[in-house]
Amino acid sequence: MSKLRVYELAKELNKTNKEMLTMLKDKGIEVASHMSTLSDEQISSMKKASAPKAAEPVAEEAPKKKNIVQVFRPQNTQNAGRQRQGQRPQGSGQGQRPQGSSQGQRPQGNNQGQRPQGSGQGQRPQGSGQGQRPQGTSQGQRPQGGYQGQRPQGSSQGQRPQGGYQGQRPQGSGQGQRPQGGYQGQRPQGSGQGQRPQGGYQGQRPQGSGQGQRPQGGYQGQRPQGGRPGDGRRDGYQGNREGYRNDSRDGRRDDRRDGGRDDRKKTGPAIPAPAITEQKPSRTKPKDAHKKKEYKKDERDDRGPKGKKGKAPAVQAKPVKPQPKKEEPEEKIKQIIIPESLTIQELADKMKIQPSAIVKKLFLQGKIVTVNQEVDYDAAEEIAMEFDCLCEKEEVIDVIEELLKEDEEDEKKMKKRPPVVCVMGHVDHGKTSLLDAIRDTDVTQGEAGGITQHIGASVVSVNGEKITFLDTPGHEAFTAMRMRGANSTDIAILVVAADDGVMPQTIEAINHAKAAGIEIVVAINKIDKPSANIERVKQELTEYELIPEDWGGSTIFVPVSAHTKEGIDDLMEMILLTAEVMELKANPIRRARGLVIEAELDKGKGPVATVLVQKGTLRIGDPIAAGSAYGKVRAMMDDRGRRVKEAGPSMPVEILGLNDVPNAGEVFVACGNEKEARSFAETFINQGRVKMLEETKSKMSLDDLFSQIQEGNLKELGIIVKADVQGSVEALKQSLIKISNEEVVVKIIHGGVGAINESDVSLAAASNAIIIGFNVRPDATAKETADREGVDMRLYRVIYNAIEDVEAAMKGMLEPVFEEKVLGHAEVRQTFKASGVGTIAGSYVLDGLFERDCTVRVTRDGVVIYDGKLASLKRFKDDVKEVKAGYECGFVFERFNDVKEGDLVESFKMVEIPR
Ligand SMILES: Nc1nc2c(ncn2[C@@H]2O[C@H](COP(=O)(O)OP(=O)(O)OP(=O)(O)O)[C@@H](O)[C@H]2O)c(=O)[nH]1
Repeated sequence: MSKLRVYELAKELNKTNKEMLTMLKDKGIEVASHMSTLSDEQISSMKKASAPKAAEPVAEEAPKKKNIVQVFRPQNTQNAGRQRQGQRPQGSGQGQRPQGSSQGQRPQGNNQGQRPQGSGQGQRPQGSGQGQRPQGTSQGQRPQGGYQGQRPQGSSQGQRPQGGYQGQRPQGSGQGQRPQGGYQGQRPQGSGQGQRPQGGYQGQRPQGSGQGQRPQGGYQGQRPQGGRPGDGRRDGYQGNREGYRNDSRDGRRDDRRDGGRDDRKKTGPAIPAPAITEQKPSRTKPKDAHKKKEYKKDERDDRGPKGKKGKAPAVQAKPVKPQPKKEEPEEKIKQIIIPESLTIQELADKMKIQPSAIVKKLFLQGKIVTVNQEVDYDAAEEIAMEFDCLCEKEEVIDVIEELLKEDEEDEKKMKKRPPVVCVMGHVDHGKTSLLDAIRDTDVTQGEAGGITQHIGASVVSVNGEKITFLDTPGHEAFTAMRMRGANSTDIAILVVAADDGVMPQTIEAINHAKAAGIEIVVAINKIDKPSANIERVKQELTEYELIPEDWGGSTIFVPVSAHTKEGIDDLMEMILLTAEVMELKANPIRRARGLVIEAELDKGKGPVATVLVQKGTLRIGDPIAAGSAYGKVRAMMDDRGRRVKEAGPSMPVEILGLNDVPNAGEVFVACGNEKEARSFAETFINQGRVKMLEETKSKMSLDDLFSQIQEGNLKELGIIVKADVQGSVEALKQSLIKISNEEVVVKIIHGGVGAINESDVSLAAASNAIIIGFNVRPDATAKETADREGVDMRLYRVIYNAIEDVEAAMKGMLEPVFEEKVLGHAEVRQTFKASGVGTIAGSYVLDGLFERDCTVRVTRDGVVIYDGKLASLKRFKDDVKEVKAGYECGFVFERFNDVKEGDLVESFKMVEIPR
């Protein structure tokens, strides 16, 4: 059961904190402060003590206007516009119906209804969008999600950082085909819901459980009904705020808005316990239900008049007693909405306090911060708590996500479409060979470094049915693309070499496929090899929940040989079978939409993009937008280079006519006209800029930031990446960024397709960056400028090497770690004075050795009397390089002559410890 804090109960009962504390004391309940929590028994005992008047008004008005309650919902503020779209201008009823009407009952927005706190969701337009969207976009549209629901692997969804998938969601091809639509979990918006334990969606998604883990969820729970509600009221009640504030819960909100004014005036005894109601959403006991009703009634009472702009008699307005403002300053619990990261100054502004107050407080806790220091949400929340301020994360609306949102498709228009398949697996397990065997072509030759460099796609016909294969690259460097490949795909063939078994990238591939909710068909390759061990592979894969059907599992395993072609037919058959079970469908009669698989700049043709149509039909002349590029389809080629006039669902085509090279993985959409396409692309460009700015902003926790700054060792390695195709640019970028470590941050300051030109070099010179060219060369001027400016420009044909080199360079950049290595010891047996030289210490090397340039330490009776360089090392009269144990020698120390017989000399060297 939820607990209340003293101040909350005080508000609820219209007491000042002081009064409440006194009452508690009288009752013998020990509390430390107004922030202390009370148990249920304590709460009810206190309520009883102050109840009599509160009870009456409650009982009568209960059933009336539930919808007023919704005004509490925070979304109303932030999403006001959105909510309106969603049929309910005031977001009626949403937050407050604890009974929460299950979704089924109220398709338009029931989600919200389920969340009694009314906080979170509403604020997030996206989150709420699910419930609100009349189209019911939410579930049905996202195929992967839905799909997952059916599959055991689906569970992984819950664990995934939903945010990460934002970009990918749009691909959600074949939307609406899978009504379960568990995919929500993957979407950022979905996540919003997940945070709220009560979220109606959870019930629908078995996997969704993971989401409950998110911290905000818990946080919301603690939050007293909070100011959020006040927001809602703002919509409808602004004019009446004064009276409104009488409602204790609003007080906080009002505080915030009014700059901490003390609004918490007593409303009189008539207000029962609003706070309780909101805080105990899960209560089912009749008693509580009753309370809730009471509360609502009161809410209605309170707001009724105001909400209706003063029409009804304001029952409660009368008992308002002007309260001496100074009495309860401690009572103010502010509520603020803050972004993912902000500066101390900004945080202070939000809390309406002086930034110095934060600095001081943190200083007293031993943390030194400056006002301009950026802190992340968690740190900010912690700080805010210190000032009795509750935080809520600002919801970032993904404009692109919104732009790509689609209505659900009409089931009747859906037609069967070919499956889209990708091949994944560890390096050299035979992905390319298998694809070649399938396509009966030979792509393996001519590849640099054995890495599949270019993403392409092809269509294979098997028994009159088509299968679309995407060439997904195999090396780790292509993780990013593989992810995209995974999302554009229905089925992944996991290639595992029968002689090698499960390897790191096999596991990685499994994880990616599972995360994206893709069906996995295992191809155990190289069975022609004598060392092949099919059973071992099966055994190893069981660890990753890939259990063969003959072992009682549900994963299809097909032993194949790319060399002898054995099993290839079986594999194709299994893919078709899997596809059939998946009932892959798409509506071919609509504007096309799909994914950019690969794009490059062709000297003659201009930007060329290989796209996979996922829905609808793409035709020559169609205006399209793909990420930041747009144009009109001028020409289309199929996978065999034949010109085609149109491309339907699951068909890959190369298109000409875009004004720019779009990024691989980007969604393309056919638009009504070119103007529409252009504005679409512009939105992407703008959003991309915003994102880039956000990404470059370093996000460190307060602690990290502090220690980093203190040590002053935060370094940055700027890199400019140029490659022949966009896919390689992306792959390199991803891999390079990953090399970042605690001391050196790799920052890709620019990436692009094409030769390294002068502007790249000048950018590198200006930002002290290096240039990495992959399969490209610098043009003449660029080379000249680079030589002149001393810009480091490196050219590669294999991605591995580029990454390796950068890694090495970074090691050089890291602060070297030195360790003292003792070389040997010697004893001074006799000393001589030589004019112009100083004292020569005739010594005997006891152990180890002495080198000419070594450092020495002279100790006398255990005390170090000299620590420094050896000026000379001689044997007899000659300078020598080194003297070993058992030999006599003469030392002269740099600027030290006070050496005596019997002194011990230790030689040592500082050696760099490799990282
Ligand atoms: N004996 C045998 N060798 C195979 C088979 N399939 C692939 N190979 C060999 O295994 C090696 C790697 O094959 P690839 O197809 O290049 O492997 P890959 O997984 O695409 O490799 P990357 O693109 O580097 O990730 C090549 O030497 C192939 O000839 C097979 O079925 N039997």
